Amino acid sequence: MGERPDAIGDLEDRLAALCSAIDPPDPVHGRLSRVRQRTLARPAGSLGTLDALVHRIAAIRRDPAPGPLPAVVSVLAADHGVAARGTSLFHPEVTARVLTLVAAGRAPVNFLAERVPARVSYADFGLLSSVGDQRFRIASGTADICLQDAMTPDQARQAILNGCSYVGECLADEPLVAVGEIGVGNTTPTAALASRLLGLDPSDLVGSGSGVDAATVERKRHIVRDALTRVRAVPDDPVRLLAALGGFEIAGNVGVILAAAKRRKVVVLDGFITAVAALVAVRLCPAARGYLVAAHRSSEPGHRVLLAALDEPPLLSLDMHLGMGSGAALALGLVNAALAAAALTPSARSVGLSSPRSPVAP
Ligand SMILES: Cc1cc2ncn([C@H]3O[C@H](COP(=O)(O)O)[C@@H](O)[C@H]3O)c2cc1C
Ligand SMILES: O=C(O)c1cccnc1
Repeated sequence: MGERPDAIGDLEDRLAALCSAIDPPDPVHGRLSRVRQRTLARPAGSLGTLDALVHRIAAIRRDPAPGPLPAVVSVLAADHGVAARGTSLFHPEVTARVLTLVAAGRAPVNFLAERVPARVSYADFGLLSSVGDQRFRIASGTADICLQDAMTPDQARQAILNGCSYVGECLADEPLVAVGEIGVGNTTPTAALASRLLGLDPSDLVGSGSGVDAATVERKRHIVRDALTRVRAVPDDPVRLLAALGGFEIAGNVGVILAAAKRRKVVVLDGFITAVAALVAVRLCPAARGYLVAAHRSSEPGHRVLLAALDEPPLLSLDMHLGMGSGAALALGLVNAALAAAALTPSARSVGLSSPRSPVAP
């Protein structure tokens, strides 16, 4: 059933209610998964990092052997005022065109998801020219973060709550959710927001994004510094900073992450832009952290920094920098393969394997 957080209370109360409804994953089920694995017809832990992931998912799902999970790739889209400064390889109107391609099932993410298989869901959270369903849209792009706040704090809260409604209305059926985004220019606000949230120099967080040249990267650094100078007096509050420096798809993904955690879904993060949404979500609700899985480390330098801050090692490192949920879509296959091997491998006893030899004393 859909959640309509706009039905009761004010925005702040509704956001607080969402956060307080999130419980951390249950470690008992993680331990049960570990114990169960020792009985299987393979050495315990032999799938390495994937086995550790399986135990985490057992704790998330409150199920010692969840098996492969129905999966969906979500792509939220919005435009960014700062992109008018030429910070991206493409013009802002390209965002809507790329989302239209996703809607038509012909974008790279659709083909990656098809192989998993996973369904693809998408929503316009604030494009300059609207695409498809308008239920979750906040406005026609954000303001230029060098000149003014990207959005008001209430718009940021509304975008988070719309992300929550979107989970209820469009992602309710799948327990495995890949979180993606499209927004021409969005690596610039992401670098600014990450820099301010982590108290780090922006130089290490600005990269070539969609593939801009070295001169444009240098210009992006100046733009991020200007934006950070402008917001000096904004307090260290995640929602205020999200409003000052973020984007509608970033705020929407904060809501997607929180609502997915509330529903005990596995949240597979894509790249740099979804990682900053995860950092905001965790600052708002530390219990949400246990639901996050980092699909990959993109080639954007700030992504490494954000993953370290989230303490979430990536499953893959393929120098990808495509965004639109593509890295997360790719990782879903890996996650479900690991869950299948964990749940479906027979027990050692049932196939006549003796228990492992005790280690031989040296
Ligand atoms: C055609 C096109 C399709 C994309 N799909 C995802 N991104 C990725 O690149 C954008 C961020 O990089 P920047 O800050 O340099 O614009 C986001 O839309 C992201 O999802 C794309 C970028 C482009 C140009
Ligand atoms: O890290 C990402 O997801 C990324 C990097 C570059 C461009 N778009 C997205």
